[in-house]
Amino acid sequence: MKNAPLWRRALYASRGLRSALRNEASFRTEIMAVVPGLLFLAWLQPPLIWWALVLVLMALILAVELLNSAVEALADLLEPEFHPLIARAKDSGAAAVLVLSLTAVAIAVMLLWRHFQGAG
Ligand SMILES: Nc1ncnc2c1ncn2[C@@H]1O[C@H](COP(=O)(O)OP(=O)(O)OP(=O)(O)O)[C@@H](O)[C@H]1O
Repeated sequence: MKNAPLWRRALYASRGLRSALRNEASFRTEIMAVVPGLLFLAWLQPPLIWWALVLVLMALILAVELLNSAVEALADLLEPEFHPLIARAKDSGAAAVLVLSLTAVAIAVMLLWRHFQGAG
């Protein structure tokens, strides 16, 4: 339904989250990676700006994974057989998640570096 009330749109969104948790192994893995990520931050106790940076990055990874799942679902509906353009679409979605994940690793290394250097 177009322009549904806020509560109904929130319902649709929560359905999207439940569907991703049920059907997408990558999304479940990323959700599980959030817990050690937050424990890592709690251990390092960095300034607030680092918390904000890591939280934004975590949210970005999850959001891009959800969009990637949407692209995959549409691609599967459009062309269940092998097609090079579907391969390109799905590979590009996966690459978007990879770029963010590599950035998360780089930020974790920078945080550790800062911790052992004892500087902000
Ligand atoms: N219909 C298709 N045509 C061509 N290549 C495809 C097709 N379906 C899948 N592929 C290839 O297989 C790869 C994995 O596709 P799949 O749909 O299994 O994604 P996935 O493993 O669920 O990805 P993610 O882990 O990001 O959710 C794609 O990146 C693509 O290279």
